Amino acid sequence: MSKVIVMDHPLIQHKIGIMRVKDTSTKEFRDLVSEIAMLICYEATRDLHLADKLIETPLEKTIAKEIAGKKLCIVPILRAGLHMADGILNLIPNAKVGHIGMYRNEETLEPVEYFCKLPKDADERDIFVVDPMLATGGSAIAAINRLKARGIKSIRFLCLIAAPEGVEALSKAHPDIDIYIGAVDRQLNENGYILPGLGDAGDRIYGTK
Ligand SMILES: O=P(O)(O)OC[C@H]1O[C@H](OP(=O)(O)OP(=O)(O)O)[C@H](O)[C@@H]1O
Ligand SMILES: O=c1cc[nH]c(=O)[nH]1
Ligand SMILES: [Mg+2]
Repeated sequence: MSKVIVMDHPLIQHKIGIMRVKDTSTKEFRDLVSEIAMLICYEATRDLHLADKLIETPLEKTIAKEIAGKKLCIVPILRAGLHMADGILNLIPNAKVGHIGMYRNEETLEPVEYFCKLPKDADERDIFVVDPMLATGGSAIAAINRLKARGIKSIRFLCLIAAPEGVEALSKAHPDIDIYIGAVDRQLNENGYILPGLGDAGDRIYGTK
């Protein structure tokens, strides 16, 4: 079964609270998406492997640590995932980035894929799929299906807000994927929106509504 890690860090909870407020500006909302993504990434990278490296400080030689093992690839689900990727790139500037374009059909809530571009060596990397919202789980499940069809095995999913329904669906469809979540909300409404949630993340990031 998936490991589900819900962030209890006060900074994350505080910042998510600001994002929920309907009058938070587009700019502030966008900045918060990338800041919170950075904080969640800090937790999601806790088990990265380290190797020893001989270095020279201004005073003497010593053994320092450097990140070793598989390289990372961030895969934002467009549109809303893009600003999470930007935040994570501040921490891991050498990560490669793949993109999966996906939108929900407003009536059926089924995901519709419209774009997919991944690095050639994606199957040799640890993949972080990022999307602020996990609602029904349909978009995340479809995106991860796509990655697995490319032979990719090491995948984590990072989101800011999840509905319990989405967490259950994703962990059932992909029990091998660990899920990192900023906050788990109460439920979905009849239109597939998360309650209390923050509205449509893509529209709030880009000011399209
Ligand atoms: O779990 P689900 O029920 O699939 O819903 C979550 C999806 O909905 C939102 O994207 P949206 O379709 O609004 O596209 P956008 O990012 O272009 O706004 C969100 O960013 C997720 O991708
Ligand atoms: O509450 C929701 C559900 C899906 N997508 C969003 O952006 N928000
Ligand atoms: Mg949207």
